Amino acid sequence: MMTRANKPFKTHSNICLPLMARNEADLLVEVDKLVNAKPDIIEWRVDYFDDFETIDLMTDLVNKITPKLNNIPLLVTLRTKREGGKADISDSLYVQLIEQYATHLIIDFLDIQFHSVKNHEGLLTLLKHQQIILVISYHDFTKTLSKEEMMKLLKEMQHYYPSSVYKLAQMPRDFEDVLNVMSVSYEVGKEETVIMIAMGELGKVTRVLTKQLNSWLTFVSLDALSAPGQMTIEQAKELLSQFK
Ligand SMILES: O=C1C[C@@](O)(C(=O)O)C[C@@H](O)[C@@H]1O
Repeated sequence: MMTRANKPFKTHSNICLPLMARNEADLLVEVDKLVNAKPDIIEWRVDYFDDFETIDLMTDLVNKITPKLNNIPLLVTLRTKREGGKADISDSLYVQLIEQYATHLIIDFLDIQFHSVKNHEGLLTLLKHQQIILVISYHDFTKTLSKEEMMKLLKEMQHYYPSSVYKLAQMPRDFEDVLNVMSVSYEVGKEETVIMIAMGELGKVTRVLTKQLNSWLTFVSLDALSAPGQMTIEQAKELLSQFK
């Protein structure tokens, strides 16, 4: 997998920092802070941004922050309330915004919530013609699917969105849930690019053993967490170097 700047990605242990500013002034300051911390990818969580529905402004801002990124690839994520994010919008508005982001924003990655788009033919066709790498995602902040359900979901994701990154972030209720996430990550990650996260304290190990679990990327924090269980970027760099 290559970035827009034609730089190949590491096959595992990539580190991603989230950008969670509410307005343009904060966004521009935060980008510099994140770039200084040297992550492999920056995720702009646009659901934290007040004006994520204003496409002209979003396009403008991507163009403004891109030169500041030092070639660090940008992932854009619009996380809806139903999947644990801030955007309180319907699935149809979600699809509409994703279509507009995919058409107008010059970015490396776009997160697509699988259950909010499912088999939306129009979107599928449009995305096929874009150069963006898709991160097909599923989140549950209350529980974890069984191993069989996870395998089935990942298969379905691959069917509709081949050659993408597949991400499952779920809350474990006990360590057996964590083991199931790890086992699916290890198996499916041999063939596909996956990010398999068990959230919270219980699941932290899934954010550290990314190489062993064939998991492509780990989400970390600088100041504010974008999900429970994230480590700071310094902790992640240290721990990933211990478990390489
Ligand atoms: O999907 C994910 C994973 C995540 O929820 C986590 O658990 O680290 C953090 C989010 O910012 C990101 O979009």
